[in-house]
Amino acid sequence: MSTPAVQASAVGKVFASRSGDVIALEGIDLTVAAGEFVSLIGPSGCGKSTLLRLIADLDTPTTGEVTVFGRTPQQAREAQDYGIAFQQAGLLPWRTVTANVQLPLELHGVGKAERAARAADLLSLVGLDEFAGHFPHQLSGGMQQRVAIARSLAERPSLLLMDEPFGALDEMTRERMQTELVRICAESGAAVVFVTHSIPEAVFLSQRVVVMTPRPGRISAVVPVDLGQARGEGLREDASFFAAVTAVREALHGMPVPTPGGTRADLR
Ligand SMILES: Nc1ncnc2c1ncn2[C@@H]1O[C@H](COP(=O)(O)OP(=O)(O)OP(=O)(O)O)[C@@H](O)[C@H]1O
Repeated sequence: MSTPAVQASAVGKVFASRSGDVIALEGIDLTVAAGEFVSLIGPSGCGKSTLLRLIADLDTPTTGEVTVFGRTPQQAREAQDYGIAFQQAGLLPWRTVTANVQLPLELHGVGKAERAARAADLLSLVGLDEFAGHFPHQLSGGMQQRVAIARSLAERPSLLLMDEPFGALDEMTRERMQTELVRICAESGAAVVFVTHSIPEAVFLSQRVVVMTPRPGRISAVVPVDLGQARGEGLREDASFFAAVTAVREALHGMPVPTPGGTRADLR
Protein backbone atom coordinates (compact mmCIF):
# COMPACT_ATOMS: atom_id res chain seq x y z
CA MET A 1 0.00 0.00 0.00
CA SER A 2 1.31 3.46 -0.83
CA THR A 3 2.08 6.02 1.87
CA PRO A 4 -1.12 7.73 3.02
CA ALA A 5 -1.62 11.34 1.95
CA VAL A 6 -2.54 12.26 5.53
CA GLN A 7 -2.20 10.38 8.77
CA ALA A 8 -3.44 11.90 12.04
CA SER A 9 -2.72 9.81 15.14
CA ALA A 10 -4.25 10.69 18.54
CA VAL A 11 -4.24 14.35 17.59
CA GLY A 12 -5.39 16.91 20.13
CA LYS A 13 -5.43 20.70 19.99
CA VAL A 14 -6.03 22.98 22.96
CA PHE A 15 -6.31 26.76 22.61
CA ALA A 16 -5.71 28.87 25.67
CA SER A 17 -8.28 31.66 26.04
CA ARG A 18 -9.15 34.21 28.73
CA SER A 19 -12.13 32.14 29.82
CA GLY A 20 -10.06 28.93 30.02
CA ASP A 21 -8.72 26.29 27.69
CA VAL A 22 -10.71 25.37 24.57
CA ILE A 23 -10.30 21.73 23.56
CA ALA A 24 -10.68 22.18 19.81
CA LEU A 25 -9.68 18.59 18.95
CA GLU A 26 -9.31 15.41 20.99
CA GLY A 27 -8.21 11.91 20.01
CA ILE A 28 -8.37 12.44 16.26
CA ASP A 29 -7.29 9.37 14.27
CA LEU A 30 -7.68 9.73 10.54
CA THR A 31 -5.98 8.27 7.49
CA VAL A 32 -6.53 9.70 4.01
CA ALA A 33 -5.20 7.46 1.25
CA ALA A 34 -3.27 8.83 -1.73
CA GLY A 35 -5.81 9.98 -4.32
CA GLU A 36 -8.75 9.72 -1.90
CA PHE A 37 -11.37 12.47 -1.48
CA VAL A 38 -12.42 12.91 2.16
CA SER A 39 -14.80 15.56 3.50
CA LEU A 40 -14.97 16.85 7.06
CA ILE A 41 -18.46 17.85 8.18
CA GLY A 42 -19.91 18.87 11.52
CA PRO A 43 -21.49 21.74 13.46
CA SER A 44 -19.78 25.10 13.79
CA GLY A 45 -16.86 24.96 16.20
CA CYS A 46 -16.24 21.20 16.00
CA GLY A 47 -12.66 21.74 14.85
CA LYS A 48 -12.83 21.12 11.08
CA SER A 49 -10.73 24.15 10.16
CA THR A 50 -8.35 23.50 13.03
CA LEU A 51 -7.69 19.97 11.73
CA LEU A 52 -7.11 21.30 8.23
CA ARG A 53 -4.74 23.95 9.59
CA LEU A 54 -2.71 21.28 11.41
CA ILE A 55 -2.36 19.30 8.18
CA ALA A 56 -1.37 22.48 6.33
CA ASP A 57 1.32 23.36 8.89
CA LEU A 58 -0.52 26.58 9.73
CA ASP A 59 -0.64 25.44 13.38
CA THR A 60 0.81 22.58 15.46
CA PRO A 61 -1.03 19.89 17.47
CA THR A 62 -0.91 20.00 21.27
CA THR A 63 -0.75 16.20 21.39
CA GLY A 64 -0.39 13.42 18.82
CA GLU A 65 1.10 13.53 15.36
CA VAL A 66 0.16 14.52 11.83
CA THR A 67 2.06 13.28 8.80
CA VAL A 68 1.62 14.20 5.14
CA PHE A 69 2.95 11.55 2.76
CA GLY A 70 5.01 10.23 5.65
CA ARG A 71 6.66 13.57 6.39
CA THR A 72 5.98 16.25 8.96
CA PRO A 73 3.53 18.93 7.75
CA GLN A 74 6.44 21.39 7.65
CA GLN A 75 8.53 19.10 5.43
CA ALA A 76 5.49 18.51 3.22
CA ARG A 77 4.89 22.26 2.92
CA GLU A 78 8.53 22.83 1.98
CA ALA A 79 8.31 20.00 -0.58
CA GLN A 80 5.13 21.62 -2.00
CA ASP A 81 3.20 18.40 -1.44
CA TYR A 82 -0.09 20.22 -1.07
CA GLY A 83 -2.13 23.11 -2.40
CA ILE A 84 -4.60 25.15 -0.39
CA ALA A 85 -7.93 26.76 -1.35
CA PHE A 86 -10.11 28.57 1.17
CA GLN A 87 -13.55 30.23 1.12
CA GLN A 88 -12.16 33.52 -0.10
CA ALA A 89 -10.34 33.10 -3.40
CA GLY A 90 -7.56 35.36 -2.08
CA LEU A 91 -6.35 36.51 -5.48
CA LEU A 92 -4.00 39.45 -5.80
CA PRO A 93 -6.15 42.21 -7.37
CA TRP A 94 -3.27 43.88 -9.20
CA ARG A 95 -2.21 40.71 -10.99
CA THR A 96 -3.94 39.24 -14.01
CA VAL A 97 -5.56 35.81 -13.84
CA THR A 98 -2.53 34.13 -15.41
CA ALA A 99 -0.13 36.04 -13.14
CA ASN A 100 -2.12 34.90 -10.09
CA VAL A 101 -1.93 31.26 -11.20
CA GLN A 102 1.80 31.64 -11.90
CA LEU A 103 2.55 33.18 -8.51
CA PRO A 104 3.53 29.99 -6.60
CA LEU A 105 5.72 28.93 -9.52
CA GLU A 106 7.35 32.37 -9.63
CA LEU A 107 8.05 32.21 -5.89
CA HIS A 108 9.81 28.89 -6.40
CA GLY A 109 11.98 30.10 -9.26
CA VAL A 110 10.29 28.32 -12.18
CA GLY A 111 11.31 29.91 -15.52
CA LYS A 112 9.03 32.27 -17.41
CA ALA A 113 8.20 30.03 -20.39
CA GLU A 114 7.45 27.02 -18.17
CA ARG A 115 5.26 29.17 -15.88
CA ALA A 116 3.26 30.50 -18.80
CA ALA A 117 2.74 27.03 -20.26
CA ARG A 118 1.65 25.58 -16.92
CA ALA A 119 -0.76 28.47 -16.26
CA ALA A 120 -2.27 28.03 -19.73
CA ASP A 121 -2.83 24.31 -19.04
CA LEU A 122 -4.41 25.01 -15.67
CA LEU A 123 -6.69 27.76 -16.97
CA SER A 124 -7.84 25.38 -19.64
CA LEU A 125 -8.47 22.72 -16.97
CA VAL A 126 -10.77 25.09 -15.04
CA GLY A 127 -12.36 26.44 -18.23
CA LEU A 128 -10.94 29.95 -18.07
CA ASP A 129 -8.49 30.06 -20.99
CA GLU A 130 -10.21 33.11 -22.42
CA PHE A 131 -9.79 35.08 -19.22
CA ALA A 132 -6.02 34.77 -18.74
CA GLY A 133 -5.46 38.51 -19.24
CA HIS A 134 -8.38 39.66 -17.08
CA PHE A 135 -8.04 41.03 -13.56
CA PRO A 136 -9.87 39.38 -10.61
CA HIS A 137 -12.46 42.19 -10.30
CA GLN A 138 -13.55 41.47 -13.88
CA LEU A 139 -14.57 37.91 -12.93
CA SER A 140 -17.58 36.47 -11.07
CA GLY A 141 -17.11 34.87 -7.65
CA GLY A 142 -17.25 31.39 -9.16
CA MET A 143 -14.65 32.29 -11.77
CA GLN A 144 -12.36 33.76 -9.10
CA GLN A 145 -12.71 30.56 -7.10
CA ARG A 146 -11.76 28.53 -10.20
CA VAL A 147 -8.64 30.70 -10.57
CA ALA A 148 -7.82 29.98 -6.92
CA ILE A 149 -8.20 26.24 -7.56
CA ALA A 150 -5.99 26.50 -10.66
CA ARG A 151 -3.40 28.30 -8.52
CA SER A 152 -3.59 25.62 -5.82
CA LEU A 153 -2.82 22.99 -8.50
CA ALA A 154 0.09 24.93 -10.00
CA GLU A 155 2.81 22.88 -8.37
CA ARG A 156 1.09 19.55 -9.09
CA PRO A 157 0.37 18.83 -5.42
CA SER A 158 -0.55 15.29 -4.45
CA LEU A 159 -2.88 16.72 -1.81
CA LEU A 160 -5.42 19.56 -1.87
CA LEU A 161 -6.62 21.12 1.38
CA MET A 162 -9.90 22.97 0.86
CA ASP A 163 -11.83 24.88 3.53
CA GLU A 164 -15.36 25.66 2.30
CA PRO A 165 -14.02 26.76 -1.08
CA PHE A 166 -17.54 27.05 -2.53
CA GLY A 167 -19.21 28.46 0.59
CA ALA A 168 -19.71 31.93 -0.86
CA LEU A 169 -21.16 30.78 -4.19
CA ASP A 170 -24.78 30.56 -5.31
CA GLU A 171 -26.25 27.05 -5.49
CA MET A 172 -26.03 26.64 -9.27
CA THR A 173 -22.43 27.81 -9.50
CA ARG A 174 -21.62 25.67 -6.51
CA GLU A 175 -22.94 22.51 -8.16
CA ARG A 176 -21.04 23.32 -11.36
CA MET A 177 -17.85 23.82 -9.35
CA GLN A 178 -18.37 20.50 -7.57
CA THR A 179 -18.69 18.70 -10.91
CA GLU A 180 -15.52 20.43 -12.12
CA LEU A 181 -13.65 19.55 -8.95
CA VAL A 182 -14.53 15.85 -9.39
CA ARG A 183 -13.15 16.04 -12.94
CA ILE A 184 -10.02 17.96 -11.90
CA CYS A 185 -9.28 15.46 -9.13
CA ALA A 186 -9.75 12.52 -11.49
CA GLU A 187 -7.31 14.16 -13.93
CA SER A 188 -4.72 15.25 -11.38
CA GLY A 189 -4.98 12.18 -9.09
CA ALA A 190 -4.67 14.43 -6.03
CA ALA A 191 -6.04 13.45 -2.63
CA VAL A 192 -8.38 16.03 -1.11
CA VAL A 193 -9.37 16.97 2.43
CA PHE A 194 -12.45 19.13 2.03
CA VAL A 195 -14.25 21.05 4.80
CA THR A 196 -17.92 21.79 4.18
CA HIS A 197 -21.23 22.45 5.96
CA SER A 198 -23.22 20.95 3.10
CA ILE A 199 -24.22 17.27 3.31
CA PRO A 200 -25.06 16.94 -0.44
CA GLU A 201 -21.75 18.61 -1.33
CA ALA A 202 -19.81 16.21 0.92
CA VAL A 203 -21.64 13.21 -0.54
CA PHE A 204 -21.29 14.29 -4.16
CA LEU A 205 -17.54 14.83 -3.86
CA SER A 206 -16.26 12.27 -1.38
CA GLN A 207 -15.24 8.67 -1.08
CA ARG A 208 -15.65 9.04 2.70
CA VAL A 209 -17.38 11.66 4.86
CA VAL A 210 -15.88 12.25 8.30
CA VAL A 211 -18.51 13.48 10.77
CA MET A 212 -17.27 15.53 13.73
CA THR A 213 -18.87 16.63 17.02
CA PRO A 214 -17.90 19.69 19.09
CA ARG A 215 -16.62 20.29 22.63
CA PRO A 216 -14.27 18.56 22.42
CA GLY A 217 -13.92 18.17 18.66
CA ARG A 218 -13.96 14.46 17.85
CA ILE A 219 -14.69 12.15 14.95
CA SER A 220 -18.06 10.57 15.70
CA ALA A 221 -18.55 8.63 12.45
CA VAL A 222 -16.92 7.89 9.12
CA VAL A 223 -19.45 7.28 6.37
CA PRO A 224 -18.20 5.56 3.20
CA VAL A 225 -19.86 6.91 0.03
CA ASP A 226 -20.03 4.17 -2.55
CA LEU A 227 -21.16 6.04 -5.66
CA GLY A 228 -18.35 5.07 -8.02
CA GLN A 229 -15.91 7.33 -9.82
CA ALA A 230 -18.13 8.70 -12.60
CA ARG A 231 -20.05 11.41 -10.78
CA GLY A 232 -22.07 13.39 -13.28
CA GLU A 233 -25.00 15.75 -12.76
CA GLY A 234 -27.47 12.83 -13.02
CA LEU A 235 -26.11 11.40 -9.78
CA ARG A 236 -27.78 14.19 -7.80
CA GLU A 237 -31.19 12.72 -8.60
CA ASP A 238 -30.23 9.10 -8.08
CA ALA A 239 -31.62 6.99 -5.23
CA SER A 240 -28.07 5.97 -4.21
CA PHE A 241 -27.19 9.66 -3.76
CA PHE A 242 -30.23 10.27 -1.52
CA ALA A 243 -29.41 7.15 0.51
CA ALA A 244 -25.86 8.43 1.12
CA VAL A 245 -27.18 11.90 2.07
CA THR A 246 -29.52 10.25 4.59
CA ALA A 247 -26.67 8.17 6.02
CA VAL A 248 -24.53 11.28 6.59
CA ARG A 249 -27.49 13.22 8.03
CA GLU A 250 -28.22 10.42 10.48
CA ALA A 251 -24.57 10.25 11.48
CA LEU A 252 -24.58 14.03 12.07
CA HIS A 253 -27.65 13.73 14.27
CA GLY A 254 -26.16 10.81 16.17
CA MET A 255 -28.45 8.10 14.86
CA PRO A 256 -27.29 4.69 13.57
CA VAL A 257 -25.80 4.71 10.08
CA PRO A 258 -27.50 2.02 7.99
CA THR A 259 -24.87 2.01 5.20
CA PRO A 260 -23.08 -1.37 5.17
CA GLY A 261 -19.42 -1.02 6.06
CA GLY A 262 -19.90 2.35 7.81
CA THR A 263 -18.05 2.72 11.08
CA ARG A 264 -19.38 4.69 13.93
CA ALA A 265 -17.49 5.55 17.05
CA ASP A 266 -19.04 5.97 20.48
CA LEU A 267 -20.67 9.42 20.64
CA ARG A 268 -20.26 9.78 24.40
N1 LIG B 1 -6.74 30.66 17.41
C1 LIG B 1 -7.69 30.24 18.24
N2 LIG B 1 -7.70 30.64 19.53
C2 LIG B 1 -8.64 30.21 20.41
N3 LIG B 1 -9.64 29.35 20.06
C3 LIG B 1 -9.68 28.93 18.79
C4 LIG B 1 -8.73 29.35 17.81
N4 LIG B 1 -9.03 28.75 16.63
C5 LIG B 1 -10.14 28.00 16.86
N5 LIG B 1 -10.52 28.11 18.15
C6 LIG B 1 -11.65 27.41 18.79
O1 LIG B 1 -11.54 26.03 18.47
C7 LIG B 1 -12.82 25.47 18.19
C8 LIG B 1 -12.81 24.87 16.79
O2 LIG B 1 -12.74 25.91 15.81
P1 LIG B 1 -12.72 25.63 14.25
O3 LIG B 1 -12.61 26.95 13.55
O4 LIG B 1 -11.70 24.61 13.95
O5 LIG B 1 -14.17 25.01 14.03
P2 LIG B 1 -14.94 24.70 12.69
O6 LIG B 1 -15.55 23.34 12.86
O7 LIG B 1 -14.06 24.91 11.51
O8 LIG B 1 -16.08 25.82 12.74
P3 LIG B 1 -16.90 26.53 11.53
O9 LIG B 1 -17.74 25.45 10.93
O10 LIG B 1 -17.74 27.54 12.25
O11 LIG B 1 -15.91 27.14 10.59
C9 LIG B 1 -13.83 26.59 18.38
O12 LIG B 1 -14.37 26.49 19.68
C10 LIG B 1 -12.99 27.84 18.24
O13 LIG B 1 -13.54 28.89 18.99
